Amino acid sequence: MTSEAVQSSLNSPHTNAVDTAQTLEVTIERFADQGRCIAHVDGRVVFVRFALPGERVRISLDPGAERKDRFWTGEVVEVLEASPYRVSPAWPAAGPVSMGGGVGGADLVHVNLEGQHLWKKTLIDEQMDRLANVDSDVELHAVASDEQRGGLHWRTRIEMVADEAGRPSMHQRGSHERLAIDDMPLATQELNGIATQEGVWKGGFEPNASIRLAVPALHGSDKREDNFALIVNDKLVAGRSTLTETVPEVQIGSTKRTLSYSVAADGFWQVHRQAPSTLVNAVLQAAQNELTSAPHTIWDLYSGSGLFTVALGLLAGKGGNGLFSVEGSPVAVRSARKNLRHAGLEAAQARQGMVNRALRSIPERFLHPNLVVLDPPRAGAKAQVVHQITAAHPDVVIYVACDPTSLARDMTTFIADGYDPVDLQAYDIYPMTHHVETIAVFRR
Ligand SMILES: C[S@@+](CC[C@H](N)C(=O)[O-])C[C@H]1O[C@@H](n2cnc3c(N)ncnc32)[C@H](O)[C@@H]1O
Repeated sequence: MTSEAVQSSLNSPHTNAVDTAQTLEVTIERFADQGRCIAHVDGRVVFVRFALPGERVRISLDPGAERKDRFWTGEVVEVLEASPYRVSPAWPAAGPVSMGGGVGGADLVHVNLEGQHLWKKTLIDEQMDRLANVDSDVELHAVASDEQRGGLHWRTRIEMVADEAGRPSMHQRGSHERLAIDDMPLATQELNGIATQEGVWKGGFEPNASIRLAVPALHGSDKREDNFALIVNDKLVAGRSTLTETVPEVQIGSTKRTLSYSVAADGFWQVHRQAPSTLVNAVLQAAQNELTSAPHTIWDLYSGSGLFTVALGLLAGKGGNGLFSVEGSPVAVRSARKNLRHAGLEAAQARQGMVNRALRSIPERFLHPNLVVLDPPRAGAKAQVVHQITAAHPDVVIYVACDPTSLARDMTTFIADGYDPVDLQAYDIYPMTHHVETIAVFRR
């Protein structure tokens, strides 16, 4: 039956509800956001999970679809004509529900890495064009060794929930069920090893307990010892509460350095084992490429535990004089201050507070930055903060974004305030998922 024929039988004149027990055969047209692709049924958009453009697939619509809806959502149940980018999921539990999957966290698990990169690049370029009116041809950089690991084994942090039987589990999409798991293919082998060592996969947790495990990647001569944290219901049960994170091969001017950070086990840290060095080097490189004089006054906004702050301070020299960071989380700011002291950057000021408020009372010596770096959460910085930044007239702004849509929206504000986007690079630090990191550089 074609989608049109099925559709007319779905559209019962007596009820608004759509019979979602029936499946539909559709052609997938293009990539969309959140790991979904677009098809049409009877003129209506359907966002389809586990699909790829050009494919002919059979889908089931998500329960609750109604004829009055502007769009529907659904999931592939059978692939009739496959895209060359399709692979069978390396982590079946994260695949389609009808194929034994349903846990979240890897919505591109049906796509090879080349197809994942194409998907992310396409969406970034489309968002820049559609929302910021910028003609973009972003370069997407893969992290070295992800290819070798097939896009798996990159997470240094995982979160799970205990099921009714006390086993680690993840929620199944579209149901109240949880699927027990005894391995996490996206996590590093070291993390899975510590989980086994600590008996995590054996279960025995209180039902519904939250389970978090953070295991820093080891580099060079690092030793594991107890450098990990198992946190259950927000309480440390094994390992330690302050972790040491090593960031190797950071290019500061003409020297490569290994940086060491103290990070609260329950605080923010980039999740991919190579994200810290990849992003720090990208930010430092952009700063050196774009600044016409040495950085003298630098703001690092949404600075977390000081990942960029320390590296930028070392690049600028002068013991951190001229370095001003802002971060909302008190725990992260404590780590940042420790990291700045440890790096000999005592003259820096790491302010705790909301960025929009902190920028209303900037100490005199930081009033005229020539460089601003910002790494806001998914929602972006928003217009007020962008105006506060541009009002300080920095020569260069480096915007690290985990959501290209928010970046594109903030880009319109930067452009309206007289800042040109001069470089855009993307980094695939979240393989197997639709997430991607984008770094935009603006110049006045
Ligand atoms: C994407 S993280 C970046 C952290 C850091 N740059 C790094 O790479 O490790 C965003 C940070 O912004 C902080 N944050 C979120 N909203 C904030 C706000 N309105 N004001 C200050 N900090 C905020 C979060 O606590 C988090 O540490």
